[in-house]
Amino acid sequence: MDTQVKICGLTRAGDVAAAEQAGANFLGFIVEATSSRKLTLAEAAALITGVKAHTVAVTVDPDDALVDGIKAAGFSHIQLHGSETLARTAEIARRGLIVIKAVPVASADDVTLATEYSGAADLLLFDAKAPKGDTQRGGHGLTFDWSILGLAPTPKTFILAGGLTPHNVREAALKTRASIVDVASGVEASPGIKDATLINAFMEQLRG
Ligand SMILES: O=C(O)c1ccccc1NCC(=O)[C@H](O)[C@H](O)COP(=O)(O)O
Repeated sequence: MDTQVKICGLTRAGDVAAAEQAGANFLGFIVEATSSRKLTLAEAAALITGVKAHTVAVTVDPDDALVDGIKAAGFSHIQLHGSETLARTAEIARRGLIVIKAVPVASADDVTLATEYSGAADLLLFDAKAPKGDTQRGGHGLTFDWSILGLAPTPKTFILAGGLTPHNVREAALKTRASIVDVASGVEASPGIKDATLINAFMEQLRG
């Protein structure tokens, strides 16, 4: 299976090395957001030095200064995990980063609405909705009903996120035909602290 992998919420150099060694294609770092995996931009920038995989700065409603700082720091991608409008998403894309727009999914309508972003963002990431009252916008380790993705047209290339683990990633990739799968909690010992054994198991289970 040639599904690509994004490992998200990295906070330590050793975990970055383990993810790269395991063959992850995208490495994600949470910057300037309400997150238990939060890094400053400077901390995240230090972690991507020498990294060959695509590097993704994950943000929530970033302002122009943060977007430009992310570009200057050398990230290839920016992930928008907030309430960015279509116009704002397009504006951010014009600032020169590859844009991933995250979309919380609970119904086919969410998928239909999300596809409106296809023209503005380079990639869509379908994730589970945050639990009510939780201010953290992602990384909850919750799955959503993958069959919803079959109820509305999805772009040919998209990222599947939300509660993926070594145990369910192969089934998820087969059922949704996602081009890229994204994991944070499922390869962690605790928020932001990855477990190399789980990272390797995730890759092995996906590859079958
Ligand atoms: O992971 C976070 O802490 C986070 C905080 C704020 C916005 C986004 C965040 N994560 C985004 C991701 O790409 C996660 O990998 C995705 O939500 C899946 O997480 P999980 O269900 O834990 O695998």
